[in-house]
Amino acid sequence: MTAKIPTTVITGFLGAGKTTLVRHMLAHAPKGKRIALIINEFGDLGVDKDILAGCGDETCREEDMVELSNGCICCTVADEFIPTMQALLAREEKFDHIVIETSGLALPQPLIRAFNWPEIKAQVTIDGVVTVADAAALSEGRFASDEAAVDAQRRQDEMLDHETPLGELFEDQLSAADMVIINKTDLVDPATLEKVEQNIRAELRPGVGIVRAANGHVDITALLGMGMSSESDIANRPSHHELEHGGETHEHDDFDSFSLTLSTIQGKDHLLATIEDTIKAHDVLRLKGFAAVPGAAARLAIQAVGPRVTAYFDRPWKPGEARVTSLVVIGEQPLDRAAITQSLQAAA
Ligand SMILES: Nc1nc2c(ncn2[C@@H]2O[C@H](COP(=O)(O)OP(=O)(O)OP(=O)(O)O)[C@@H](O)[C@H]2O)c(=O)[nH]1
Repeated sequence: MTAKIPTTVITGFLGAGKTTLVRHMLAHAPKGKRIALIINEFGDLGVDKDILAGCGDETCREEDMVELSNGCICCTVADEFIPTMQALLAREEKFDHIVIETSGLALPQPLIRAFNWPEIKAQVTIDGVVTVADAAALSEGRFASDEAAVDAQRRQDEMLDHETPLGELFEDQLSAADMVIINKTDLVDPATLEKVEQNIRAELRPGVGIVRAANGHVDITALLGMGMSSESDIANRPSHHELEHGGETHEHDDFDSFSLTLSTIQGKDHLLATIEDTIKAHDVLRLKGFAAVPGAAARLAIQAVGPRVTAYFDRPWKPGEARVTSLVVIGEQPLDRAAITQSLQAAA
């Protein structure tokens, strides 16, 4: 019997730094190791795959990246994930490792369970589930699960009378973890970081490792080769949503996403200011995409996590490529698509 292919599942909330971590992993993977990458995005634009394919590293081979953008991986396990895995496994050239980046909205448990399907179990095992947490967001009280933090949040927000679905989702991602990476440590001071770590620790199964990182810079040898066989241990990784829905497929009722394209924009600064205003006015959780800045030979990659908007030119436009601005917007339901679209169109 041939050895099973180890698979690392990367989960973590919207904008926590999963793609950044994957990019670091690919850049630092041992030479000659062939890694397949399955990327699941919420929204239909393929931004993460594009960012990774634009990285220029030898390990970021476009043909080894598979994108699952038809909804969330945990809801499309049977229709999409299993066939995708089967197609990967049937390839002539064999992979040494598989990395799956789930969408920030995915519940990890159904995906982990899928590794017990006979077709998959025979050939693949989960090496480890890695959950990326955003130290900055957590320190601001978003998705904190301890009572004091929820109480503090309640006092600030009169509309909040129960734990938000986002908090539960985050707890599910923590309860599934074999390792947690507390990312964005550059954005918080040491005392705050300590508190964030304590809060996270309270949600974890005993023995789960915590690693602090900035920009996903972690020792790759600690990440690959954990040997956890997480699929054999699913009972110890409870999920709020699965418990509430009696194990039935959960619907992503709580979130919404859409994309829009602008054929022209006035300029970079104006666009970024427009995005910032739109996010603040409409409670957008996450916005990402690429912009065609007038006169620029490269496309502008845009990333917004909550109110923080960043942008950088990631690669030159390709000959014949449509130079348009395409953005994906993600937020809690109900997302006022018309108003958000109108607001972003002010950049045109
Ligand atoms: N300051 C700081 N920014 C970071 C760090 N890690 C990632 N970022 C930035 O945070 C933004 C989101 O990072 P991504 O890696 O795209 O996050 P993600 O988890 O893949 O996001 P989704 O795909 O939307 O779920 C980007 O602008 C990153 O450059 C970090 O450690 N520090």
